[in-house]
Amino acid sequence: MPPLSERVQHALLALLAGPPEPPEGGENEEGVTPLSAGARRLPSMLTSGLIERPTDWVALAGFMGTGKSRVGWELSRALALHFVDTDKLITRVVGKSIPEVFAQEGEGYFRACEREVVGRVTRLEHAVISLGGGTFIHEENRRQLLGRGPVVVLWATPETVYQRTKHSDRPLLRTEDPLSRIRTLMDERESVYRQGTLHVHSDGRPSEEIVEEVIERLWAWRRAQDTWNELSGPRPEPEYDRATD
Ligand SMILES: Nc1ncnc2c1ncn2[C@@H]1O[C@H](COP(=O)(O)OP(=O)(O)O)[C@@H](O)[C@H]1O
Ligand SMILES: O=C(O)C1=C[C@@H](OP(=O)(O)O)[C@@H](O)[C@H](O)C1
Ligand SMILES: [Mg+2]
Repeated sequence: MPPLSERVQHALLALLAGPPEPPEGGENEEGVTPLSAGARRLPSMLTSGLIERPTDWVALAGFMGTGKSRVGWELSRALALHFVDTDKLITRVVGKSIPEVFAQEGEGYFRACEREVVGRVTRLEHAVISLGGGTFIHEENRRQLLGRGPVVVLWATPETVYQRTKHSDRPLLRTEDPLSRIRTLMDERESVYRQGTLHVHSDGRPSEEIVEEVIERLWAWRRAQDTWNELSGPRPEPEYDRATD
């Protein structure tokens, strides 16, 4: 079998070549935007320069159930950017669902896949990246992501997370008392999530409103970056290798 890095690259190319796919769930669900007819088409203005965006690359981090996959998809439609959900990419690479990867290959293997995927998606241009809840926790992933562009962290209370995840299969929440597990894990991770670039709350708000806030906050972030660049003169090139697409 080819090495993991090659399989990741292959799966990413296949994902980007196909029609953009919304995350599962969300259809007719309260709080999430129904899909419009054109939502699966990636607008041709992707690289045309006609669309003004606050950023050409952005990642979404945060705890399970905060809405990264759903909001990331909607944000990618709003900004006319590619959409990559790292969990979905891993399921393509391994050929198994996330619960199967955890059960059959182990969490260590899943985290190794995440690291490969982060190495790849940080070289992409024109993309919204929805991370898994644990991706940003690993220090090297975090360093690469924050070095590439803004990382928006979504937040929700343990109760909201519980409500949004109770009918799905999150391997880390397969316990007798998922709400306690959510509380403990969230406490452990909170200080790390705080290291993101921007922070947006998702409790009790429809996904559309969250997307609007993310875009507004990204514009404010962009203006601050521009001002900083004007004041401090030219800055060295970022250290990642830009993919030539
Ligand atoms: N703002 C929201 N309001 C209500 N439900 C939401 C909202 N955002 C996401 N959801 C739903 O909650 C569930 C978890 O969302 P998801 O995007 O998978 O979260 P994550 O990727 O952070 O784990 C999905 O069923 C999704 O449709
Ligand atoms: O928090 C975590 O460690 C995980 C979050 C999940 O993604 P979502 O945050 O999209 O549910 C998925 O990557 C895996 O089950 C592990
Ligand atoms: Mg997700």
